[in-house]
Amino acid sequence: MQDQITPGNLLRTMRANPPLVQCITNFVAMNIAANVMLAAGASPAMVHAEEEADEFAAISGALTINIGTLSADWLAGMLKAAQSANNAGKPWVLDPVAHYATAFRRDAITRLLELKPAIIRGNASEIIALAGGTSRGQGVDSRDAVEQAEDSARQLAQKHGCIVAVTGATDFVTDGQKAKRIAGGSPLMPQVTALGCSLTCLVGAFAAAAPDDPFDATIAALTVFAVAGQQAGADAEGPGSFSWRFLDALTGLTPETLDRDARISAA
Ligand SMILES: Nc1ncnc2c1ncn2[C@@H]1O[C@H](COP(=O)(O)OP(=O)(O)OP(=O)(O)O)[C@@H](O)[C@H]1O
Ligand SMILES: Cc1ncsc1CCO
Ligand SMILES: [Mg+2]
Repeated sequence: MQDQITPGNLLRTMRANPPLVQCITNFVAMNIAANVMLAAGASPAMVHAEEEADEFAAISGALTINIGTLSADWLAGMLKAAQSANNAGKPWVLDPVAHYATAFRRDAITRLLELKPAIIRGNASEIIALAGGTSRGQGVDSRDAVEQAEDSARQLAQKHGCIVAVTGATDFVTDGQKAKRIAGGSPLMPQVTALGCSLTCLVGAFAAAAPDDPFDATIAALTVFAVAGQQAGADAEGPGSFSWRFLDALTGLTPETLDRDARISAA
């Protein structure tokens, strides 16, 4: 049982040796993402400067890159960090926030994709557009359903040889061949800014704990959010109380409860 690859066992492995994860995320997400990582049992470091991003990637268990509040100097740090993670054999995760919105973002995402992320995590609008489809997305929030992004996710995973996770009411994860759906969470989650960005960082933590198995690592991180989110949503009165309840639920989540309450199905 202990040796089976389940979200609970991967959570146990991750917490037993809290991975240092370099999170290059946006100004909105930095605080909540770091708190989410600590609550779940990982060790985040928000390090993005061009002068040090590559050096830091080499000593981290994994790297995550999110283009939410992009600028030229941050992009330079991102490109150096991704290259360094690749050289060091460390997985890196891409969060393509609103990559379709401007020419600057479209060019940045093309350059980042060339550096071969192990995992891409985005909302449905982002994943549809990244695969070249017509998405309804405008800004950072999704305006499409996950079901409509499933074919795009499979295409993207095949094209780039990576894992693709689409999040929303029910999440979808694929390596281009096999796929799983993860149910749970709460409708309050998209009402709290940057929870998706925080999840991208947590995917990095699980990828660091299981670098040879990015598919199951991604599923584990999404399942942690699904189960803790469902717990927090049960008693929350709105986004404010959801936020603190969610952090407490992450900390209190045991591997046993995670596996018991996981709602994962083949897709
Ligand atoms: N309607 C919903 N019901 C249940 N869970 C949801 C719902 N919408 C989103 N979630 C969950 O919220 C988390 C964040 O996913 P979401 O797709 O909202 O990310 P995002 O759009 O990238 O967010 P952000 O850009 O604000 O960081 C995931 O764990 C997802 O499963
Ligand atoms: C609101 C917002 N704006 C840029 S990034 C971000 C966080 C959610 O993606
Ligand atoms: Mg997002």
